Amino acid sequence: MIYSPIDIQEVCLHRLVMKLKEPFTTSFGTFQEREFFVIEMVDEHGLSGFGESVAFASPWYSEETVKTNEHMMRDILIPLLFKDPIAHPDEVSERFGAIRRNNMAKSALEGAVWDLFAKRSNLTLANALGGEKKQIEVGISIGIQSSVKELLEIISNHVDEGYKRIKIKIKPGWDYDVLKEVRKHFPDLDMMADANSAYTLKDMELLKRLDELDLMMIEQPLEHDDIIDHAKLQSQLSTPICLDESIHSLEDARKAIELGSCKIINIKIGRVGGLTESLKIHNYCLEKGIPVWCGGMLESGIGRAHNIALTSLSQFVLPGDTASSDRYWEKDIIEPEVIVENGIITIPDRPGIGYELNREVLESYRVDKKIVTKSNKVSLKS
Ligand SMILES: O=C(O)CCC(=O)c1ccccc1C(=O)O
Ligand SMILES: [Mg+2]
Repeated sequence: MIYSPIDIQEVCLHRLVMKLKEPFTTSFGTFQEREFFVIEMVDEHGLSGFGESVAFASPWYSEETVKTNEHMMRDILIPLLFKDPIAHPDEVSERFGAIRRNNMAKSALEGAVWDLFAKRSNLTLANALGGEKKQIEVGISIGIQSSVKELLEIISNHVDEGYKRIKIKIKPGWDYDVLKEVRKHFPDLDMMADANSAYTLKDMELLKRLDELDLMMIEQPLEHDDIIDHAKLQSQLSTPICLDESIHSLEDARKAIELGSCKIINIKIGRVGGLTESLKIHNYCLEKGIPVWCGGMLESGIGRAHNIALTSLSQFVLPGDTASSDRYWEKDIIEPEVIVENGIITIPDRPGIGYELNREVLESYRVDKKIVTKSNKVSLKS
């Protein structure tokens, strides 16, 4: 057990490119591969903590990219971490407070600090966050397919695997008729739709028809930065709206809930700037009786491990998008890989994120490595 503040010595940015087993299509584009950073943060005892930056190569989902993340981390955020030792990970978001947005860059570093903190405290990351579940239920997100027949086959396979709910990506032209067909084949399926901002209030009639299909929720139907039109839409729909892209902070969550823009919130650690902010949103939603679930960003095992730890908190009452490692990857970079059995992940009981980095596999995907050291920074200054 180490009680002294964390004195970060070095941060290594491993840039990886991992090919997806199959392309993943959303209303905003198709992913063939995943480019991202694994953050390795080394403390004064030589212990390593790990984080993952979830920004994509292109600014489709949000304005951040792999390159903006690299700039923000190297030139702005890491120097702030080197300034003084860190007694608790909550201090990281305070230290980053003067920097506007860039939530995914902030979150990647903060995640590594949380992992280090948990390891030094000899706690699982889940316990360090206050989570008490031993197991979590998960669902799976299915991209837009080229035919309904293919979609039905894919759903059927994932239902057989035991996933607790199926999320279907929709866009104009791939929505009501497709979902209706799915409902016909799977009358009792816990299913939901994610539009990734593909609609506007002009589509009100179509969106209202989705009420017939007994969806658990519809995720982010309208603009990525909207909470006003979503409130108008929610007042017309019986299906709960879940916000994803529109929520970047506790304040956003508060406003959306007060306005009636949504009845459910998808928490993505990267989108809201880290685990500390995720906890704040979680606690607020618990108080307000708003169900939350943990979203996904096509993460490698490191990001999955963080999602799993967060989902151990009590208000994560709906299955999230943290599917097994082999849902996207031929070989994941952690050991053991994330395994989903009958829709359930058992939270690892080792300290920190609870999974080991597989360095051999990491290196096989690595296209660049940048090390930022505390002493370097000092020597540059002198
Ligand atoms: O399986 C996952 O990691 C989540 C897949 C997913 O739905 C998604 C993937 C990429 C970008 C945005 C989203 C989303 O939740 O909107
Ligand atoms: Mg979404």
